[in-house]
Amino acid sequence: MAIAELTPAERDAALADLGEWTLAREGKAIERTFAFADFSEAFAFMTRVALLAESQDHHPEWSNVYNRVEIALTTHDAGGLSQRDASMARAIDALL
Ligand SMILES: C[C@H](O)[C@H](O)[C@H]1CNC2=NC(N)=NC(=O)C2=N1
Repeated sequence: MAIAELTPAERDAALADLGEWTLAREGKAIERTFAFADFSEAFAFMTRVALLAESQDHHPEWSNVYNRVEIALTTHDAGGLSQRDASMARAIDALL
């Protein structure tokens, strides 16, 4: 289902709200890197994000190396950032 890409003003407002997330891919995505004590902690976090992604029907692009998890959020259906990325980022931050 189609969803609107954020305007530059909406994007800046969302980013101001999301201190740790940075703009990437020429404004088409936001990214954040998380560091945990060890792999087990990192993977437990990923499991919780996965459940969140399913419940919001919005899925991260991510990678994991040992205790680090890199997450990028973008909305393919919008061709860039949408409100779904902002709410997903907030929900991920709330897991910490
Ligand atoms: C059909 C399904 O609802 C869509 O493909 C959803 C699923 N998860 C998604 N995840 C992300 N990150 N972007 C999307 O546009 C997207 N679309």
